[in-house]
Amino acid sequence: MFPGAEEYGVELTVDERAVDRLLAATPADVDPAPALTFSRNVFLPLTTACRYTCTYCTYYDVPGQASLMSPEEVEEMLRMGADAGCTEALFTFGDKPDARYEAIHDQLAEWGHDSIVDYLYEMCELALDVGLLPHSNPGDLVESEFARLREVNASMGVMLETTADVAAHSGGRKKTPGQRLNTIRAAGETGVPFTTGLLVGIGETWRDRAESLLAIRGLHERYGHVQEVIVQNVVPNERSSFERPSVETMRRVVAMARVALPEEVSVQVPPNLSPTSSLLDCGVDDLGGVSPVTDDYINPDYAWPALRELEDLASEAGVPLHERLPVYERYLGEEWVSDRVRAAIAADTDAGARYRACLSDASVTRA
Ligand SMILES: O=c1nc2n(C[C@H](O)[C@H](O)[C@H](O)CO)c3cc(O)ccc3cc-2c(=O)[nH]1
Ligand SMILES: C[C@H]1O[C@@H](n2cnc3c(N)ncnc32)[C@H](O)[C@@H]1O
Ligand code: MET
Ligand code: SF4
Repeated sequence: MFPGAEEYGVELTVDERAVDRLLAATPADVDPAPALTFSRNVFLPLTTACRYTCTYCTYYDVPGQASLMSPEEVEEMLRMGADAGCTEALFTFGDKPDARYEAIHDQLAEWGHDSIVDYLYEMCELALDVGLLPHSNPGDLVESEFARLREVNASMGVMLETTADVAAHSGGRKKTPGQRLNTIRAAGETGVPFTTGLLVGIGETWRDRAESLLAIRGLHERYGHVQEVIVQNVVPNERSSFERPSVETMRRVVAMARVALPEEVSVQVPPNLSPTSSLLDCGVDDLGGVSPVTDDYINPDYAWPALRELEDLASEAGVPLHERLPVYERYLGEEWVSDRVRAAIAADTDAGARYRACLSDASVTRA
């Protein structure tokens, strides 16, 4: 059992033989992917205030400096994204900031919202109106929150990070493996196409990496909702002294992920943080959301590569590069995506045409 898992009722037992199999996996065991995909997004950091204090993170604010993006600021960025041909509005921000900061709570109340999730819902509606498909990664949520947000999101996500109880997750309120697993479970229970992943190099062991991947596989086997798994290396910053994992380490974790996960689940590495070209033969098939207009606000020192560089990566690997939507095509049926989001994709509008241009078979949603 993982730390805290019992408390949340996520019953996942560790299969020792499966762990051993994964620990033996190497890049030689996997076939390179036949194609690479990416999505074009605009990044909306609604707030840098956060109830947690992960020591690897430079994103969260020190107390007293916390603020919220206003609806006007959000709308301006959304329009910029839609004008630049993006399809995805990526909402990523501090976890439940209103639970820790009165100033955030009061600002939300002034704008007519009883929680950050309520504000997020309205900003997702705005994104759909402007012509972008929301993918929200707001941190730990419970089932009722997913049930509501799925109406206005094409897909959602939260990084598992690790199933290990690492010192990097510190503070009065902190990420726990049990709560992360419960978040991924709740997304499955409510039928939300989901992105999760590992953060590599935060104090976890090789065995922890194998167990983390098996936990994700276990939840996917139960619900079928995991569309992709991100294998992200920690990047050092002024707040902490984590060492960047070596290329060899990343190659082995990516291969492990490919061996651990069923074929339909994509393995993603972020091209601005990883030695991507050295990972492509280890089973990577997705480069994630890449923004032509906004910074990576979580790791602002690492600029997004231009589309041209993604094309170079793909041609170096000898495979085609395809632009995809934030929701993978196999989830476009009504059991996964709300009528409202499906209608946006099928609509006879500029945005609808932009979305459908990313589908391999445009008739899927027109029918
Ligand atoms: O630009 C980023 N995108 C991140 N993404 C976005 C991702 O690249 C795309 O939005 C998805 O592939 C959906 O298209 C995340 C999405 C999640 O659901 C969970 C975690 C992440 C982490 C990052 C990240 O650190 N930087
Ligand atoms: C959105 C995701 O960003 C990741 N994240 C947070 N801080 C860092 C860092 N220093 N390096 C790499 N990834 C980081 C976490 O995995 C989080 O879930
Ligand atoms: C900025 S980190 C991404 C969203 C959330 N705070 C999490 O850690 O899951
Ligand atoms: S990684 Fe996310 S949860 Fe952790 S401190 Fe940063 S913003 Fe908060």
